[in-house]
Amino acid sequence: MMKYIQNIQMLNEQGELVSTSITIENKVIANIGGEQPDGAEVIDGNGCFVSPGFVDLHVHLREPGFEHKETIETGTKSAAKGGFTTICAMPNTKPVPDSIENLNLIMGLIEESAVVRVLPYGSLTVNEAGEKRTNIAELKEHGAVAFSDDGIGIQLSSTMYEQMQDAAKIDAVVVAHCEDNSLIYDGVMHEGIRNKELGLPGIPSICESVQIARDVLLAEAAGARYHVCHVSSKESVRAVRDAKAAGIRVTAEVCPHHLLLEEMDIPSDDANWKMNPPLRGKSDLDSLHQALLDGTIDCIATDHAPHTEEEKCCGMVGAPFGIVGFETAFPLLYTNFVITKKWTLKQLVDWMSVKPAEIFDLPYGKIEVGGSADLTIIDLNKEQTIEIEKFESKGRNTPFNGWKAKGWPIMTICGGNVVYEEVINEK
Ligand SMILES: NC(=O)N[C@@H](CC(=O)O)C(=O)O
Ligand SMILES: [Zn+2]
Repeated sequence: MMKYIQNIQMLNEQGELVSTSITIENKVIANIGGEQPDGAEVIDGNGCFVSPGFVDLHVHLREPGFEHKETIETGTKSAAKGGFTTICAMPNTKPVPDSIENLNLIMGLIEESAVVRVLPYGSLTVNEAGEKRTNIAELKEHGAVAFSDDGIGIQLSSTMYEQMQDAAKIDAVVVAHCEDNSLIYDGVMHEGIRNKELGLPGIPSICESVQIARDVLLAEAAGARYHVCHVSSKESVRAVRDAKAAGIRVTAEVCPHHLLLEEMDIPSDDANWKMNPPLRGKSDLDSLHQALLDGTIDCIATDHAPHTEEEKCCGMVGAPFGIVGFETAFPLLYTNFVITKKWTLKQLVDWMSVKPAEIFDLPYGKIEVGGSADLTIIDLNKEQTIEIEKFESKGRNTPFNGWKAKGWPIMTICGGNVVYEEVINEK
């Protein structure tokens, strides 16, 4: 089966948009810029932009165990609508992928109902309890993409160090949600100015940064590849920057919300603004932008974290941390940073496709002949208001409801299959 996408704009090496066509044969890109082959199904790109399908290293799909928040089906439909074709599912499910049996169970569910490519993490400790170490070599052999206890920081240095030593032996990446439990202080938002105005307990930046500082030294000693989740503070940026300068094998991600929002934007005690790590100060936000531009931070990850309306209804204390991210990431970043000329389109695409794929050595994230046909066609001129009622995700928990943005995916192709197509007047 062949598909021929005509009349689309693609980025060249120089970052300029050039008109071209793409031929897909079975699951791969067979030709770029060629003539229409006989018998191919023709897709008209209408002059829209085609990006490599986005790759997200940090997502929560909730199944198995928390299907009331999201399922693999709803989560991957949400990803497809947002233009993501490869997503890495964090292990805070029930059961946790801490054994071959549990990992196989999760991979079976993915096989049954995922509409985009889902690569599961294995956990670093049994049940993400931070105590007994998992057998990561075994989990890697059975399909775990990388290793993390996301949702919780690894408290014991020896546990982290020993897992890093094992990871180094098999060239696996250790991925860390950095949070020192003794420094959380029951906080629900950043310990800064706004939490005091709202009378809410704060989480200081050191809660994250001290654990990153520890981990980069452990990674150096173990010779391991280490990736830092959702960097949020300027001190954390400094720890990563210094580590990179010292030649330590560290990479880092930042979430769209930490680039777009800061603590003073939080309007009220509203749990749709509660996520971990929290929105920090303006100087932290500025430092995250600087870090992306100078390469200290390597990529953007959504940390898509759906929760129910009931859980998020009644103020920050007591509500779970997390916001959804798939269906708003590209338009928000494109509108606020590319249209405004802070970033180029090529930078944004690199941070959402090329770089994340490279961090995990994945053969995706690029448009090249012979490569997997993972493509996102985006109407860069289309303007639309973000409406939570229209989300494919079960999660409606976002602070961006009502925001206007341009640059909406209109078709997503994963492994040669159309997995999302805009329907006019949908819902
Ligand atoms: N980011 C969040 O605020 N929440 C995540 C866990 C995590 O990634 O920290 C979740 O699973 O809900
Ligand atoms: Zn996390």
